[in-house]
Amino acid sequence: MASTLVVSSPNVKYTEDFIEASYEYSSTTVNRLSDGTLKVEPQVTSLKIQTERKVPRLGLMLVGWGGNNGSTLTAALEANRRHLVWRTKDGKQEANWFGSITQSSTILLGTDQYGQDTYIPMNQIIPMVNPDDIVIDGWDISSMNLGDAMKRAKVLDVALQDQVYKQLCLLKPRPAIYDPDFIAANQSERADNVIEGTRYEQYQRVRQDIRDFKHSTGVEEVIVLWTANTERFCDVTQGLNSTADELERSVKANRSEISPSTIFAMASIAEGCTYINGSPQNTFVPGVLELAERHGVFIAGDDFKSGQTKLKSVLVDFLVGAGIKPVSIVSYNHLGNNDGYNLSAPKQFRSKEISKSNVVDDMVSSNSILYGEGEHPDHTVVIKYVPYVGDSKRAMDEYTSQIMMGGHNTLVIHNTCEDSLLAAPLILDLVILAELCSRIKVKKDEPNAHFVPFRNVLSLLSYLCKAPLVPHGTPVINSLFRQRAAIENILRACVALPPNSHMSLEHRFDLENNAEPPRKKLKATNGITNNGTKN
Ligand SMILES: NC(=O)c1ccc[n+]([C@@H]2O[C@H](COP(=O)([O-])OP(=O)(O)OC[C@H]3O[C@@H](n4cnc5c(N)ncnc54)[C@H](O)[C@@H]3O)[C@@H](O)[C@H]2O)c1
Ligand SMILES: O=P([O-])([O-])O[C@@H]1[C@@H](O)[C@H](O)[C@@H](O)[C@H](O)[C@@H]1O
Repeated sequence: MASTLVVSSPNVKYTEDFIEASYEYSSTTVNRLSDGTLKVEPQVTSLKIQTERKVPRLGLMLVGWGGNNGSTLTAALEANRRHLVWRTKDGKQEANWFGSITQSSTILLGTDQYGQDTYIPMNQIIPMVNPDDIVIDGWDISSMNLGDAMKRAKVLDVALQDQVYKQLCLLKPRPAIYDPDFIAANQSERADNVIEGTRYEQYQRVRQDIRDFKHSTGVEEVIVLWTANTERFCDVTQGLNSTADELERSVKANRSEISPSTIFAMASIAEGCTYINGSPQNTFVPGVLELAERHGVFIAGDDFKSGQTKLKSVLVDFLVGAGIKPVSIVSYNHLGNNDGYNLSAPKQFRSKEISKSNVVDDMVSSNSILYGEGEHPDHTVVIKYVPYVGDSKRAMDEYTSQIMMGGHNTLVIHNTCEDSLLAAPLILDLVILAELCSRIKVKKDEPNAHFVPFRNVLSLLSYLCKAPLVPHGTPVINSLFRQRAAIENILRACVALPPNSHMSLEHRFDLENNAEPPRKKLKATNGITNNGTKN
């Protein structure tokens, strides 16, 4: 989608192919000295940021396409593309992308001539893929076509389903890699659409599928995204998957501990396709990380941050930032969709429990006034499968915090939602932002400096993930505000706009008034008199 914003500045140039920005990047380095003092040094680095303006024709291949998320996203793409309207008991409903930050959120640009804040849609600051132009395909161990899969999911209004059913029935998932050792045994009843053969033969078939998709549709870029069932964690051991070479040898040797999701990731990387993991399992074993690095391919994940955990990464940030000490966090939910059915198995639940539990770590460790070394809140995650409620997840959270003088504050939250209507827009954002990152390059404004791409682990997508995958040695940030600010300010930097500091000094000081301020008459004071009144 062409952006409509044009920044008027000597620091940004719009050529036919690029937006070229000169940007002063400010940061602060801190050195903790041996005596415990902190040596703080503000840094300013002059950068050049180059964004390709041409948006490619984008293909999206979903692993688990026929699931609740995959079928809901596919229906939503069709409904938005056709601007569908349908009747509900509350009146007319129009197709929309609520829950997508690229489609339904705005960015604060600045202050207009009347002193009012001015916002623009996030997708208008620099060119992004238009969802209407995305070509979708994918794999599923269930052969059900997307129209019937949408019905099976029971997520969308029937009046909407009826308007897209015919088109979605034409979409059939490609056979997928099925290994009953990695997902719950209860999923076997769906598995009628699998790629037979060894792991290496499955790997080659997935690569061929990607090439077929590219060739048959003419898409210029393909992103592969896992929205299939949560797998158990796989072992990570020397000789199996701790390096790229080990991993490739293990697949050729048909080693059973190589998971379907890791094979999909390997095939995507080998075909030069960004791979995104929307589930909590450890797809990105060290061998995959090395392969992605070797091929210069983006990877991102893990586990969509859609509801209970997203709220947690806001609430705990607010509490700790307010100097209030969360001491007990209990997150319970029940749901009745197939995801919940798969998660009713202990090993698959454990994968999810891990990704839902680590989300408070960075916020807790940010405040040593509240938390001593190694101290953290009690934190429990419970997920129960209750078929009747289907995709309508019921989440109940209790946050107990210490406030001053031994007081306590307890927040109890009840949150009901169609889980897939929270996740589908996140899938869209993951794909659109990942594609955008592929068109942004940065270099230092120095002679002989070269433009470099984002590192291949796309930590910028952490806003959309429960368990952010970050480049080795860099911090894991779960605070939703910090994650969103990173996206917003990088988009601003691409058009040479400074980060939003919200300092608003122009509103807090009359900087245009150069008149000598009136001298304050000093009052003789002797403090508080004995009857407590000030004189
Ligand atoms: N709000 C959310 O819905 C949400 C949030 C965070 C994470 N997730 C994760 O997203 C994933 C999908 O969620 P869902 O609600 O769509 O689940 P779902 O069970 O409805 O869909 C998963 C699909 O994957 C298919 N599948 C299973 N193994 C496969 C394989 N090896 N290859 C290809 N297809 C395979 C299944 O047949 C099914 O159609 C789950 O892992 C879930 O934990 C969902
Ligand atoms: O995103 P979130 O609401 O914290 O977490 C959700 C869990 O609460 C839910 O039980 C599970 O089925 C979804 O896959 C998702 O992971």
